[in-house]
Amino acid sequence: MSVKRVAILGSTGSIGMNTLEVIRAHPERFKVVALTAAQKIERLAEQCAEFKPAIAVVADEAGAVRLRQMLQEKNLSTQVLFGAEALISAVVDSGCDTVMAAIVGAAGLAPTLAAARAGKRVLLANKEALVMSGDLFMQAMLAGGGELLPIDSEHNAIFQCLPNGFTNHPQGQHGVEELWLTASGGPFRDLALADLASITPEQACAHPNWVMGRKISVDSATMMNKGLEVIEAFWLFGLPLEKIKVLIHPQSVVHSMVRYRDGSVLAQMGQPDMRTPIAYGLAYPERINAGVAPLDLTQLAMLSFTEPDTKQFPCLALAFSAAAAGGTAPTILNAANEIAVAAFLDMGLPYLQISQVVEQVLNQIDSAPATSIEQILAVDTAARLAAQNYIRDLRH
Ligand SMILES: NC(=O)C1=CN([C@@H]2O[C@H](COP(=O)(O)OP(=O)(O)OC[C@H]3O[C@@H](n4cnc5c(N)ncnc54)[C@H](OP(=O)(O)O)[C@@H]3O)[C@@H](O)[C@H]2O)C=CC1
Ligand SMILES: CC(=O)[C@@H](O)[C@H](O)COP(=O)(O)O
Ligand SMILES: [Mn+2]
Repeated sequence: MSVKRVAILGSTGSIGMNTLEVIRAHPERFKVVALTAAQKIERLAEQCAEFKPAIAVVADEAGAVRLRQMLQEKNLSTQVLFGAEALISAVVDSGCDTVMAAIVGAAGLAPTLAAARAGKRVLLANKEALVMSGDLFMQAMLAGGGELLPIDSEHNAIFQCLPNGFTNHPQGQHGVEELWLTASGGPFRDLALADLASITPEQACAHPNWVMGRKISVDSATMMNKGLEVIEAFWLFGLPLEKIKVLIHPQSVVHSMVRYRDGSVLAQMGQPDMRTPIAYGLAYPERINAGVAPLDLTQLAMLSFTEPDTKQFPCLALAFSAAAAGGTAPTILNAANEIAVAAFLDMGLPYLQISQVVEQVLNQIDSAPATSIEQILAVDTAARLAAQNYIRDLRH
């Protein structure tokens, strides 16, 4: 068994720490060669002390100075770099063969793309990168000759329910009729929109089943997360949009399903614990112990499935329409959502205005065919600016 050399983009976050937990249990299989963070320097220093990567990356020079000092005190020889370009070094200069892409948001696009181009095994948690750049990212993956394994729990479930290697095949191959993405419905599943006017960030981040970072937790509450996941599934699995369905499944035990032509429906089930898809991606095609408790079906009262009401979840409706519009519309959707969620979390933007911001920006900026990464990044910047301006106007 050869040891896999792993770079973790976003090692201080929820996915990053779960990845390190799986790796910690299998030192004979995995060697961490690069770790990256933005603000959590102490946590990164502890991770460096334990896993001794060749490279550690932080967001800015001040963070790098602090980290270097901490590592010096521990007599560690990890090279400390900073900034957006250094994230690419963590992928291309660390000698890794596997990259866990777990930076949240658009900041993850450039290093994840670098991993795709360099032919790495890409463990894709960062859905925003694929939503922003869909076709171009998949083309980069293909050209690089690496391997793309979905880590997002629904996509990992679908991957497990499809014949080996089925990603982005033409419609109808292997008898696949539909993909069913399950959604918990988030903390406000049973509330009407009118009841959500004074929702706080703490309430929105209190996901009923999963422990995750703040941005994705808010996306789960608005169901923008599921909208992003529909677009993610479209690019990963190559089925037409109308064959990708969403089902509210409050128990989060069935992580998604594939319906086949012959009447079979294959589901992947498990505890709501990201260590399962992470371990699957790290060891693929082998199966290793993820440290997750076995699922006891006798302890489950029931499993239920219903269709979502898009009036109750306007962000889901906006994502469906951006997905249908195609081109740069998902880039615009994602950028506006990132700005709106950050404003909700940190600047007091009312919860119900998250969808208003996204709708306004989608109406304001025309979508166009996506032609290059440079164009995608320019559209992302323009949509962020439009969202910021709209939020500023709302506040005055
Ligand atoms: N959490 C989950 O269970 C799931 C997450 N995902 C996806 O995985 C990704 C990560 O999610 P999650 O782990 O929850 O997020 P977290 O917020 O917990 O972690 C985000 C990580 O990204 C780093 N980071 C944030 N901003 C930047 C930046 N501008 N430049 C470089 N690094 C940055 C953070 O550094 P620091 O902490 O040091 O500031 C942290 O390491 C998201 O795209 C999410 O949608 C998908 C499915 C499930
Ligand atoms: C764990 C994971 O993959 C998240 O994306 C999760 O799906 C969020 O839960 P929701 O189904 O509430 O969006
Ligand atoms: Mn998911």
